[in-house]
Amino acid sequence: MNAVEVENLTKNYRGNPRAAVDGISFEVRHGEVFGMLGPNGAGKTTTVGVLTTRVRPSGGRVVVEGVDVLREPTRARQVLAVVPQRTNLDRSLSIRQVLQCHAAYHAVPRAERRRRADELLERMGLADRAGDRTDGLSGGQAQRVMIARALMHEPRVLFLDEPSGGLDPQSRLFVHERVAELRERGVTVVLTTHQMDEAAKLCDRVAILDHGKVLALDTPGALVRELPGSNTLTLALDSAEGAAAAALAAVETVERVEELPGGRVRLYTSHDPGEVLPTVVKALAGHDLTLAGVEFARLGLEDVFLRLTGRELR
Ligand SMILES: Nc1ncnc2c1ncn2[C@@H]1O[C@H](COP(=O)(O)OP(=O)(O)OP(=O)(O)O)[C@@H](O)[C@H]1O
Repeated sequence: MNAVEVENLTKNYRGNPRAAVDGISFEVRHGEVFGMLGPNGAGKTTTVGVLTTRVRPSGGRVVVEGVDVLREPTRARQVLAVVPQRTNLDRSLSIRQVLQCHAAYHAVPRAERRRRADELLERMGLADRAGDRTDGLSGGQAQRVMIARALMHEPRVLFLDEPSGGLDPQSRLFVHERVAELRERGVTVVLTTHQMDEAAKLCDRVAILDHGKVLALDTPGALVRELPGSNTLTLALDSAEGAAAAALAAVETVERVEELPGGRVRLYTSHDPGEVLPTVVKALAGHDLTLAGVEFARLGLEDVFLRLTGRELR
């Protein structure tokens, strides 16, 4: 059994002829950090909404920790938790009260509520603010309170919607460390994000969604490796000469040549760039230019994302 199983999930909103989610299937394994990436309107929020009992699907089946979410939403809410993108804390309560009320709702006994609140306040760097009301918190602090609240009933799957949207680098790093810690503790984490570096850093596997469909699903490394020409060599040439680009394009191991400003040329290759370089140097011989520098790089998840979903604004 997986932590999350989604089978042929479909959602059509009334008045919207296009399916928000169009028959998707995927699994999230126990204990992994799973990322859902996609442009605005791709269907991520709707999918997470169904998984967390907040959106009624038009068709399909979703199971979280063995619980059929549509048939047993109350049981499902015991095994999962959601941290929304926007703050939804009760402004009249203190931080400690927020945590304890949430645990009381989930029928956690009183002494255990107190113990868990103390532990989570400490872990989330909120111990000295426990008595403060939530209406005066910064975005980063509110986010930490929402994560602590979500963990009060010890969910086995945690859904994080844009966990570091709008946070400063320190808060972002803090959230990343807590996600890594949850993974160590065996909690399954499903996160949606627009930040490719975050996904590449935190996620064991990612699904890239667009127009309600899963376009790709794999580890970030594998997705990048599958991209044709995923290694680049950027050559600094001391004089720009179109003929050089033509000569370089003829090199068998070079898949694409891109001319950049300032006499630089970028070569894309699926081969080891160290092996490609001697052939490149050879191809340049006979042209009236010298190679002033070479930079090796590897394409990233963002390149995979743009290749799959296009460059147009949504
Ligand atoms: N309540 C609703 N009524 C009608 N259409 C909706 C509703 N909610 C979402 N949609 C539509 O469903 C599609 C998927 O939206 P969804 O919010 O799931 O995408 P998303 O990937 O989460 O986008 P974002 O990154 O902007 O949060 C979009 O075309 C959106 O306009």
